[in-house]
Amino acid sequence: MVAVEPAVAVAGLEKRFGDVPAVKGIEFTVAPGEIFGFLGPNGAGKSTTINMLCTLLRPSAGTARVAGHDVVRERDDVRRNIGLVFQDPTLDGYLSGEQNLRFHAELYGVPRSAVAPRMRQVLEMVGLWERRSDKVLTYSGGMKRRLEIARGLLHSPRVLFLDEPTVGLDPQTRSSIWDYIRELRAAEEITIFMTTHYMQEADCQLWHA
Ligand SMILES: Nc1ncnc2c1ncn2[C@@H]1O[C@H](COP(=O)(O)OP(=O)(O)OP(=O)(O)O)[C@@H](O)[C@H]1O
Repeated sequence: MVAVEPAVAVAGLEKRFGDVPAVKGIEFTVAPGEIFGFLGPNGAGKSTTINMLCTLLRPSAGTARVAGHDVVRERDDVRRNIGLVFQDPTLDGYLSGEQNLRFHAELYGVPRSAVAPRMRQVLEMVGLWERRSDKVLTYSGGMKRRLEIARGLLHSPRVLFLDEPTVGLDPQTRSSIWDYIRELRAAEEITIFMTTHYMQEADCQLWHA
């Protein structure tokens, strides 16, 4: 039997900022299709780790492979295969939901003929298809987060990184975001790597930094 390559494989991964050891030699693997919750107290190095996995920060030591590619030597391959939903919103409020997604599709070079059907699919998945023509500044906090998730999925990534996907949302909206995340995994065979403080809700494999 051929061994399945992990979606994320980290070995001896370290990051120092001057004298500050932000990440101290961590190891873990995430299997394809898994929902992986990355936990730790404030300052434990979660954001630094996620930034290294997304190729935004270069590790000081160790290795990390994402979707089968090395985060340092095969940076572009990693980038093509991942979606990002970070805490700081990066949507343009003066554009509609649909326009925000179109802009992202161009950035990622999604083939023109694939954009419209894929956009409909991801907007329906997060329940925003009916609101697609409204400006994002008229959306609620939960709707904005759902639009960010839809955008992170638009280019069909193999691994989706979510940094605190439900922070600042009310319990009902949090629970509906978890429903979307679980549905997503079933529908897209995607691997989900997330940081969260809500471990009871997350219902996933957990790893403590
Ligand atoms: N650019 C940087 N320069 C210097 N030190 C940094 C930098 N980024 C992070 N650190 C330090 O690295 C350590 C880990 O920070 P990091 O943001 O990764 O933690 P975290 O687990 O994500 O925390 P939180 O839950 O508060 O977001 C902290 O001591 C932080 O001060």
